[in-house]
Amino acid sequence: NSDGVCTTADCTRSASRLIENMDPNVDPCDNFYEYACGGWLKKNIIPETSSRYSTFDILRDELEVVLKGVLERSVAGEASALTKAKTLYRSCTNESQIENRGGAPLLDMLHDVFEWPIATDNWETVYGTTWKLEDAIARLNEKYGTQVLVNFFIGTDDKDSNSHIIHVGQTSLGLLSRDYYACTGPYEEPCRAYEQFMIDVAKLIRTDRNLVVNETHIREDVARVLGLEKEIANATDTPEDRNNPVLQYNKMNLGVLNANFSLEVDTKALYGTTSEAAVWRQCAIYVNNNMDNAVGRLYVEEAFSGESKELMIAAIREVFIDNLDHLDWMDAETKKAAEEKAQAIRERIGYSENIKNDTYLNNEYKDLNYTADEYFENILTNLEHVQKKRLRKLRVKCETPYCVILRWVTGAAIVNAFYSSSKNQIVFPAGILQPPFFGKGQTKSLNFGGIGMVIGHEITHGFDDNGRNYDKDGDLKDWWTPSSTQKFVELSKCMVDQYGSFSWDLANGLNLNGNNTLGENIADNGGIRQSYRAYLNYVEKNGNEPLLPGIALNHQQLFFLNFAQVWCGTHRPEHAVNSIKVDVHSPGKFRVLGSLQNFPEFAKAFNCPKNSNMRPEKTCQVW
Ligand SMILES: CC(=O)N[C@@H](CC(=O)O)C(=O)NC[C@H](CC1(C(=O)N[C@@H](Cc2ccc(O)cc2)C(=O)O)CCCC1)C(=O)O
Ligand SMILES: [Zn+2]
Repeated sequence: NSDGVCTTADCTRSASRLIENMDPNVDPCDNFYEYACGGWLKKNIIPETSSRYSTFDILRDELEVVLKGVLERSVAGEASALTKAKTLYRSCTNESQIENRGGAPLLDMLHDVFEWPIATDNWETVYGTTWKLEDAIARLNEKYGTQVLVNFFIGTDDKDSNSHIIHVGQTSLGLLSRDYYACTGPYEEPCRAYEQFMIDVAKLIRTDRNLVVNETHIREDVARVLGLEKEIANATDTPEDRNNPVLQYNKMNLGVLNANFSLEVDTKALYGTTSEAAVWRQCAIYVNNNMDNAVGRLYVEEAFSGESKELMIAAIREVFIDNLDHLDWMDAETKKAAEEKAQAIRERIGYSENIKNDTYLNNEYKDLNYTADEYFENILTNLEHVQKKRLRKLRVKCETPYCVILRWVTGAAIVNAFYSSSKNQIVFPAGILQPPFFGKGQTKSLNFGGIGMVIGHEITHGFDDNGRNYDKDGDLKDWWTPSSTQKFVELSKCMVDQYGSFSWDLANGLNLNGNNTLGENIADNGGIRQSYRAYLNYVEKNGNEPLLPGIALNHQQLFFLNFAQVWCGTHRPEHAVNSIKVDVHSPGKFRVLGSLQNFPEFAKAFNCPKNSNMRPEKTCQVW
């Protein structure tokens, strides 16, 4: 309106959200995270059902409410795929039927996986004489999609991204990461709970089978199981080694594989939660994970406005490419290859058109049939179906049209975004294309601070310590000159030290792992710089935007405020202790502090004095 203030409903909604979440009494140049999220942290507590709680989690909770609505609604004449999703959902929420059936379905299944010695009698005589590890591993893998001892799956050949090969690697363990098997300090309680969990399940099954329950024997057997798992954990790679795709690439043919590697394996404790999420939530998530295109269709029709197809990707890609000229550490030859790779990045926004096509959708689920009163069997159906689909990929050539365009790495009802190094592709599912990330009615400063930064983050993944090993076609080919590689490593080291010096109070004061989080930190820093530059370009071209009501900040400042509020959140200590080990992302607080301390434009926007906490002497920059 006349005095340059936007008073539309969307502007009013954005303004009130920003005001509610911030704490204006904090000096933005001292701690911008507290300034941006202080209000949020005072008003939000972590629900008993969650181990962490943040802006992202709230959006995911809201999305689950939408899924509940569409999965409970019967629609005459709908595509069969949609009816199947609703049947699966109903079988999952049918608690009384599940209760009535008790452990019977599980008892019937155990025979198929050669039984569990602790939960049966005379296993040695019935199974022991013929039992072979390879048979157990193969059966659990191909029929139950469970990786035991050895994780093999079909995936693209890193050095020929158009073909599929069998990947053989280490499995995930029963506990959340190899560090837990020390069973000391913060890991003592999780270990005890894990052991107790195995004991309880063994007792339950033996009781259901009217077998004698000798707790001492069970405890001894379970102790041996945990002992074996400890040995397996010690044999696994550390996260650092796993993050290096060149180290991980050891292709060999089956003959060599057989010759060299013949196979002669309380809930609070883990996540800090004290109660499980509501059954309908667990079921909505389960159905979404197992029928992502059917659920994606329901979600998109119900809640996705769709006009965000013309996202700011072109503008941010252009900034990334223009920025290459200003990098004095990269030589011309490597810059040229980087530009080609950036130009080649494919983008997928919202959802795949295919999910709108009933024939396509029904065909995807044609072999899947569920019954409304046999949830356990429905799960086994899914496990077998998914595994067969995965293994079948081996013989499918991954020609460009199929591999890249049709197969998305994710469903639409997902609040997240992705970069695929083997496809050199960025994906923004419908679930993330909503406020605070993006809204047609939001000012561009908020959109660039939200989804703009995410776009830059995903693009920069193609050039972080992991993604940079792949060329524009997604093949593991070195396109760097040795001198540019050396410079990249030096500049990255600055961030390894910077983020590695952050101590996280929620994780007993442990310091972040600057190596494990390097890729994400490079992506965050690149994303914020590119999206800010893109916003300034936008303003140069289109003029200043009207301000927001009730908040005395200009749009450069609002850009940073909205970026920071995306990362408002907090963790339970149990979760913090886990995520600091296994999450490749830094905790939200440090994603904000670390990237803005490295960005002089932030200090300029808030007139931060030299050497204030948000304007340190030493800064890091890669892209
Ligand atoms: C193939 C794959 O899966 N790649 C892994 C990374 C890897 O394994 O290499 C991965 O996560 N990729 C997604 C992720 C997306 C973004 C992110 O940060 N997403 C948070 C969201 C969150 C945060 C707090 C919270 O409480 C709940 C959710 C997250 O997913 O944690 C979205 C904004 C920018 C980056 C990215 O691009 O890094
Ligand atoms: Zn990332």
